[in-house]
Amino acid sequence: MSLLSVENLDVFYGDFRAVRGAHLELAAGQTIAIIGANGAGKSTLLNAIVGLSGRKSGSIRFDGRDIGREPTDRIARAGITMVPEGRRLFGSLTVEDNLLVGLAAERPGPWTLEAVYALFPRLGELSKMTAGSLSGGQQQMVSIGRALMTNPRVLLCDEISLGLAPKIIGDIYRCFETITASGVSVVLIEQNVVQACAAADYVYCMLEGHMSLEGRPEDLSQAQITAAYFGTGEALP
Ligand SMILES: Nc1ncnc2c1ncn2[C@@H]1O[C@H](COP(=O)(O)OP(=O)(O)OP(=O)(O)O)[C@@H](O)[C@H]1O
Repeated sequence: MSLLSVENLDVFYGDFRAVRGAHLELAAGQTIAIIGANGAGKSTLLNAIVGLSGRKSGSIRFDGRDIGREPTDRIARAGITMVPEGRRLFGSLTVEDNLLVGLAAERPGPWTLEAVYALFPRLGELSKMTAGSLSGGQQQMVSIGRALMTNPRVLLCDEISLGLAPKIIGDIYRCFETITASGVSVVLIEQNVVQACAAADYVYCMLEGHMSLEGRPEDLSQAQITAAYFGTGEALP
């Protein structure tokens, strides 16, 4: 059974339907990626899962329970946490205080300050610095660390590689091996197709609000992905 399941989801901004009949399935222990161009609806879909979108219809189930109408704080306490696009840190607070924000979810588990510092040793060295004074890569580590401090069952990551140098992206993605080994299931939103296919067990491509292609990375050709990503030609096998 899926841990997280989205079926026939529509999400609206006013009259505009930004997500159209979208679906996804995430099994326990799995990493899936959602790829797609700017404006495809990826962030809107993630926001809908955590209860941050406006009007929506369809089904969102987590661990067998309908969470489609639950408020964000209850969804977080149930174990779904987002690493938001743009990191959204408290720039004037220290690294450590930003990480401690994750305790608000009141979920016990393996992810403590010590565990986050073991995952990202540089953050331990910078723990008393303000988050606003860090580099982009270091801030992304704080954002991921803060999400881990909630001890999530599902981690939703919105474009964590955006604006970062390839070496930093590689360093951050390597940490996901430890994160998934701790039992966390992961949904990655990525514009970086190569990175998404390398990190995920299963990939969905979104185009104009709907899923235009899906499959295991090894089963998808470059031509199919390009067609599904840009809306050119025949994408579906
Ligand atoms: N607050 C909003 N009000 C109205 N329309 C919005 C709003 N946020 C997003 N949209 C529109 O909804 C559509 C989907 O946007 P969304 O941000 O979900 O796409 P995305 O795939 O995450 O793209 P990006 O990579 O740029 O974040 C786009 O057409 C966008 O312009």
